[in-house]
Amino acid sequence: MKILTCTQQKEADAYTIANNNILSINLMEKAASLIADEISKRWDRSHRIVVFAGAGNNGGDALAVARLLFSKSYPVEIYLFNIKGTISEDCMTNIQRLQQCGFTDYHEISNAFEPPKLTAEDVVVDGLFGSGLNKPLSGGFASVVKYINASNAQVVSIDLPSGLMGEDNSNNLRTNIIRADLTLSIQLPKLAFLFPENEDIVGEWKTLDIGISQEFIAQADTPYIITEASEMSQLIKPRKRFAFKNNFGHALLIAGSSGMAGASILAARACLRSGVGLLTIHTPVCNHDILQTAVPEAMVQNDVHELYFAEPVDLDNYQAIAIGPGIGQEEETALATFDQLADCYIPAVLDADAINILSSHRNYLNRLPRRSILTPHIGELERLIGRCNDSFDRLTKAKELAAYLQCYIVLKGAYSTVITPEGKFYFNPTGNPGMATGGSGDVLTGIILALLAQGHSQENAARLGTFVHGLAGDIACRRTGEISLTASDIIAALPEAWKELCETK
Ligand SMILES: NC(=O)C1=CN([C@@H]2O[C@H](COP(=O)(O)OP(=O)(O)OC[C@H]3O[C@@H](n4cnc5c(N)ncnc54)[C@H](OP(=O)(O)O)[C@@H]3O)[C@@H](O)[C@H]2O)[C@@H](O)CC1
Ligand SMILES: Nc1ncnc2c1ncn2[C@@H]1O[C@H](COP(=O)(O)OP(=O)(O)O)[C@@H](O)[C@H]1O
Ligand SMILES: [K+]
Repeated sequence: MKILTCTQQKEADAYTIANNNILSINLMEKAASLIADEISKRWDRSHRIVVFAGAGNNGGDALAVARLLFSKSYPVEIYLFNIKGTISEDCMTNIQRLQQCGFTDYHEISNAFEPPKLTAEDVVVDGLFGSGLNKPLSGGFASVVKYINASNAQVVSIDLPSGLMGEDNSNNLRTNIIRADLTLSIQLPKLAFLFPENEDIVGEWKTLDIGISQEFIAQADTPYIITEASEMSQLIKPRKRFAFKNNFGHALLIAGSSGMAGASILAARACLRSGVGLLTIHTPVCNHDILQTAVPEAMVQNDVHELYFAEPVDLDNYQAIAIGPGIGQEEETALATFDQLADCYIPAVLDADAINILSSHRNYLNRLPRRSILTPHIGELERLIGRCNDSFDRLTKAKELAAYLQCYIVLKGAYSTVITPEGKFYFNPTGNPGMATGGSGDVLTGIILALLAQGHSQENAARLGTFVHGLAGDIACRRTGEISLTASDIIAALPEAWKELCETK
């Protein structure tokens, strides 16, 4: 699913009106009827609906919602803020329609405003500003926003919480943005919904299909895409009847150190559960027996060192390599890592300490093989690119790094993002907060390694691996709940995740 900018959304509205034989006012009515349905599904007529409308089309939507709920016998009150004295055409039509249906609890504010008392039982419909917001809110609008935010009322925002910019909020004032419980986004989500710092502003979000031109969306140029299951299932290659293990690649996993055998076990098990033909784990001597016992399907190759990775491996027999989980950051390990990468001609995933080692030896960054996949969480990424002001800033800097290194970055977290060297951002919709637990990332590394070894491109391996990792996390979470979920539970759910994805059309 594409994410369009607010400017593109306006163009999409105009294109739909011009090409799909629909009037602007009818598109608004369609949006309003879906919003009113959603509200009446969640709140019954015992709740008063208090509508705050602006003078643009977001306000127009809100007025139409008010009329539709009024016609369903909800108690409705409207406050329309007409400060400049200009009301959009469709908003004006909706004022007239309200009058025609005998609605009277309507207050137009052009100056001083006596706000209504709001209680926890009230539902506020926020239609002050939508995709037409062109600067942060201030003055009277900021006061209204603060008033609504200070109340206990439930807040439903139309299209996006008023005051929130769709993409970049670095110059915004958070106190002047509506904090919604539910955001009903027209047609597609906005980029800002995917950022952790906006969770309390956006609340739960849902998209409403109002019939915006699919033709427009298909040709719209955007770097922001939310990955979909149907697209990922098409990447899975059916196994041939006469297939044998060499068809699925031999993967090399360099992982573990003294006290960190677990990371190598988790990555190895996930790799084996993701279809790899053969797996060799290269690990220090101290982990040999542990791995042989914990992961009998894998071959174990000892490093020269008793406690940590110290000598690079000949790559001739392997189709892909992953390096990093639990390797530690000894100087010898750092040097071995760089030697390993310097001659690396097979697809590579770098995780955890391999990324930290890069951060502390920045002069080696240029040695990173092109098209490598880095899988940092926010902390690991910021060690590489420096502290970021917010998520938009972080994505922008990560994109610059991906382009500079010609690498793929999988920025992990909720909506893990695969950032390509070409500057595309693929947001992953699967996964849950139960996965925020030690070892989850090692599982992801193992999955991506398996996919690379099986011949998937780096971009597909990163996207498919991230998707199935989250899907397995969701399946596991249904069994264990978020609190008890462990990385091993994610691995245990991988068979069902792969099966479910294979069966997705
Ligand atoms: N048929 C359609 O097109 C459909 C549209 N739809 C709906 O329309 C919404 C977009 O409507 P919109 O374009 O009218 O913009 P909207 O967000 O209402 O505000 C614009 C007004 O705000 C003003 N303004 C901006 N910033 C400001 C600030 N900081 N402080 C004060 N004022 C500020 C700005 O004035 P300006 O500064 O430009 O003079 C302008 O007057 C969209 O989100 C969706 O809900 C859906 O129904 C689908 C069909
Ligand atoms: N709130 C969340 N929603 C979805 N996925 C999450 C969430 N928190 C963590 N995850 C996923 O869990 C994994 C955690 O990885 P990481 O932070 O590297 O853990 P570790 O280093 O302990 O293995 C990542 O793949 C991340 O996307
Ligand atoms: K709004």
